[in-house]
Amino acid sequence: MKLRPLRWLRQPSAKQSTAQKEELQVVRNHMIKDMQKRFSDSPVKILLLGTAESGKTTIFKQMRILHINGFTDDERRDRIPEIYQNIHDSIHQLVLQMGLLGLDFGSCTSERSADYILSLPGGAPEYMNEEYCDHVMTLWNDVGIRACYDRSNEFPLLDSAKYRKITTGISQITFRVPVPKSLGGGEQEFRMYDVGGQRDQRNKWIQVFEGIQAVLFLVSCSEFDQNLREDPNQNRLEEALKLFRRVWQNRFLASAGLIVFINKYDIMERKIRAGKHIVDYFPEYEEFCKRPQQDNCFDECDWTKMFIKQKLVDITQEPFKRHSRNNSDLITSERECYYHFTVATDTRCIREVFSDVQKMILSENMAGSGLF
Ligand SMILES: Nc1nc2c(ncn2[C@@H]2O[C@H](COP(=O)(O)OP(=O)(O)OP(=O)(O)O)[C@@H](O)[C@H]2O)c(=O)[nH]1
Ligand SMILES: [Mg+2]
Repeated sequence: MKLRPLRWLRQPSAKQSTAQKEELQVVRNHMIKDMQKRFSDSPVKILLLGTAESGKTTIFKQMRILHINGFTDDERRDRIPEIYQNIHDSIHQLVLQMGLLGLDFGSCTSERSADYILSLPGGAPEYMNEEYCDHVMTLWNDVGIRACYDRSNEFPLLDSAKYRKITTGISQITFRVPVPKSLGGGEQEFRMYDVGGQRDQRNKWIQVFEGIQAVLFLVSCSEFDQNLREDPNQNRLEEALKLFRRVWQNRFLASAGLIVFINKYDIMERKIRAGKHIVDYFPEYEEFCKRPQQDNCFDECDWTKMFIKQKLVDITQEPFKRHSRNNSDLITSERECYYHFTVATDTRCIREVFSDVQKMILSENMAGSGLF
């Protein structure tokens, strides 16, 4: 399936009379309804792909919040100890790193709070009492701790990884979404698959390639200054680009639409405002910025976003080898790829983006039927 935006929906020609146009519109509406009914009987299968921590499971959970009933109170309550432990381990780690990085606390009060945190036994307190919370807040507002946090790409700060559930199997959810009237109305069933993104998980992906109509590929644009957990010598963004190339060129996914979520741009913006520059990791960025001013490029955050997007676009234009039975041809895919900048943790952002994705998939289904 090649995805195309909705603008290609064919409009009646200017040469037709008003009566002809109206008649055509009625026929067209009937056909759309009919087609939509046929499609809604079988689920549209969407596969989430991307490197570890790119945000796949977060999108998966957002679908549950947006289109199923979200999470029960018990499920929410079950996460409280993990959140406490997460806060505790993060602040503990930052306090320890202060010494290792040779940083000073901003005040004696913060030093006392640091001693308090270090004096506690390993685990987080079962209840976060006022004294504990005050110490954590004092530390979090300390200039030294903030400087340490800004250098957290140099050491494995929790970054919610330890208590985040790394995906190791394959999960699926099915949900129904209302279809816009312009696309026939009614409801469409979607089935979404979530897989693990770490290197040792990727050999399982092929199990779900069959019948996939759209791949949502997630790239974390904030990870330009970080290396992989599973290979400390490999830059994470480089790894994501390599993986994207393999997915784009994968012959089993050749008929699936490809939509890229350039994710975590909130973290990326925070990093850049804290003084990080992608050019220190991708020197070709300097040349990229010499291009004529692009629309919507006002500051370094915008340029960084555009630079990462361009890297992905370049990959989709590379010729590659497609092996057939007797020979291997050098081809360039004519498929289009669509890009969205996302913050997967922001339900509102994902609601909007997914609505666009849904419309694209559905209108493409109809285009494939020859209706348009
Ligand atoms: N601030 C911010 N955090 C995000 C965003 N997307 C994901 N995260 C966080 O990043 C962490 C990793 O996200 P996951 O959804 O678990 O990543 P994953 O791709 O499923 O990772 P694997 O299961 O290991 O393949 C989680 O703590 C998320 O809450 C985002 O756009 N912004
Ligand atoms: Mg996951």
